Amino acid sequence: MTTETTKMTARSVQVFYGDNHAIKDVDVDILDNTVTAFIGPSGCGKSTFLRCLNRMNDTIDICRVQGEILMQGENIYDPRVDPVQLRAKVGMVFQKPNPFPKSIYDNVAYGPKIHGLTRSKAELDEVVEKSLRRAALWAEVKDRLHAPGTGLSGGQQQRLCIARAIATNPEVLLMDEPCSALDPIATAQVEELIDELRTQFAVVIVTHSMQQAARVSQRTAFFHLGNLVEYGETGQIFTTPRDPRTESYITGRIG
Ligand SMILES: Nc1ncnc2c1ncn2[C@@H]1O[C@H](COP(=O)(O)OP(=O)(O)OP(=O)(O)O)[C@@H](O)[C@H]1O
Repeated sequence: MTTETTKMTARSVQVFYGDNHAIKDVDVDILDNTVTAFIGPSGCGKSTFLRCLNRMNDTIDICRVQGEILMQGENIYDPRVDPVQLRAKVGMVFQKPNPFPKSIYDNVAYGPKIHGLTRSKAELDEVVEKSLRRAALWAEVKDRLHAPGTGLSGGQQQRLCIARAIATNPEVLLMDEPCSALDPIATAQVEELIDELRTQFAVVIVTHSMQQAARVSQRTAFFHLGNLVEYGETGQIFTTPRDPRTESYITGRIG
């Protein structure tokens, strides 16, 4: 299943918040059909770097990004790239489930509608159903598609947000601690879903939980003080880390 095709290539990425140098010269390749986990102690820059991948940092006034992030040969920071179009190709799921105050159907239909991806109501219905199925939510909501998304349980809301993110058929799905607001059962469901999603997308997940990184990812990147210290196969990072800082973190001595 793993094709090892590179979906995104980051080179010499630096991020500054005013004078705070939050990401220092990071190079990373994001592979297709792979879950890549970003781990590291609080404040090391995991979320900042994740947000570079779909230009979510553009929304933070004091934030400056330097370097190159290539997707399909194009630098996503090129002035000709429309960040709204980019975010349809690089979808994002946040820590706290954040469905729109709309129906379940409209939450999922929103992206395809604004990007003009469907030509008829029947086609839109199909995209909504397919996205909800891929997000492992269809069976639970098919009889109440017009009920508010906010009426679902936390775990269902997070799967709805995943359905919304994949409805535009992205290349890459970014997840910023997607299970941190969920109970263990909902977490297990979302983790199972993440494994399923990688058959179709490149998935990048920020997690505080090393157990979660070990369970769901095939690649792991360890960040420390804004540096990407080590990046490699998850098994190798957790069993034979090459850098002493990685070893200290995974054995619980730092972080
Ligand atoms: N919106 C922001 N404005 C100013 N500084 C920020 C902002 N977001 C992050 N930072 C700073 O950038 C650095 C990296 O933070 P970031 O949130 O990316 O780390 P993190 O590894 O994701 O941390 P955590 O695990 O606690 O979420 C920190 O010094 C933080 O204070």
